[in-house]
Amino acid sequence: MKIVFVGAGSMAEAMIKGMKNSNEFKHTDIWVTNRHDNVRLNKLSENYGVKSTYDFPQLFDQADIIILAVKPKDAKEALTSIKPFYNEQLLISVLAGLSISFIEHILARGAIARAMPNTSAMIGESATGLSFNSQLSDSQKDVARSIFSSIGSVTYVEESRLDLVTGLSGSGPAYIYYVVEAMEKAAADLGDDAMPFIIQTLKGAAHMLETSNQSPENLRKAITSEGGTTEAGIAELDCRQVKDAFAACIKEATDHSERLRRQFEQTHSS
Ligand SMILES: NC(=O)C1=CN([C@@H]2O[C@H](COP(=O)(O)OP(=O)(O)OC[C@H]3O[C@@H](n4cnc5c(N)ncnc54)[C@H](O)[C@@H]3O)[C@@H](O)[C@H]2O)C=CC1
Ligand SMILES: O=C(O)[C@@H]1CCC=N1
Repeated sequence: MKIVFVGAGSMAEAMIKGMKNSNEFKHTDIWVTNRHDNVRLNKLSENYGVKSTYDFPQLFDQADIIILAVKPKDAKEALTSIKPFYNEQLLISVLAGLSISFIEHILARGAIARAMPNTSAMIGESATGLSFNSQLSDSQKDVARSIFSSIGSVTYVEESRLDLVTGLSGSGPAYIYYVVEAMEKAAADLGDDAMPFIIQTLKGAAHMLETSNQSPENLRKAITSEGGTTEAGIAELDCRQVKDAFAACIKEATDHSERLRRQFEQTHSS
């Protein structure tokens, strides 16, 4: 099955690495192109054994799946360059803020899926939201699911929910890294010893959330002794309205995904 990535940046690399490591896809079936950075393409070929070219007839010849992984600002140009070679095969876009209807508008036909993965795809731990238009066959839906299940979890969502998935889990790893940066800074006195404590604490908490059948609230309460250290620490978070800050963060990222789509569609509607 020939899979072509149009766009060879962070997200394409995370997916390629995850797909290769899953052993569900042959690296020799994966092709990749970008705008004009041959050094980058050679590096991806060396690291993951994928094929690369700027020769579009060769790139799209017998392609079963096209994965669009460019920045939204480059989407119209990329889709326009794909169009002459597009043969109604499955096209999967991973772009934030680019609707299926816009892609349909440019390509005028075809089976279009939209996915919102995250960069933890690189280690097979993405949380991906996936939507389809009405043109996908059952086998195309299965193959789209299998691409994203090879790089983590995949959940079908209505396209209208993808802005929220983008604000929650597409951007989500960055929020966690932000919290880790803050924890590391706060524990600077531990020097190089701080990070192993933080990483194992995150891993343990994530594993407890996944396996314990307990709500996060109950898990938190189980740590919080009356008059104890956790109570004292959480009181500082409450006092600084950290829960409200997270709610605002996710709402703003979600709203921004929607804004990007509207701006994009206004700019490129002709
Ligand atoms: N980085 C992330 O954490 C996530 C990114 N995304 C989405 O993935 C998309 C790509 O993001 P990144 O990989 O971070 O961007 P990036 O900037 O690292 O890579 C973009 C790639 O597109 C290529 N490109 C630009 N114009 C092109 C054209 N006309 N034809 C072919 N290739 C072209 C560039 O050369 C580059 O290889 C974005 O739309 C973003 O919304 C989705 C989920 C998470
Ligand atoms: O920041 C962004 O726009 C992209 C989409 C989700 C993660 N990164």
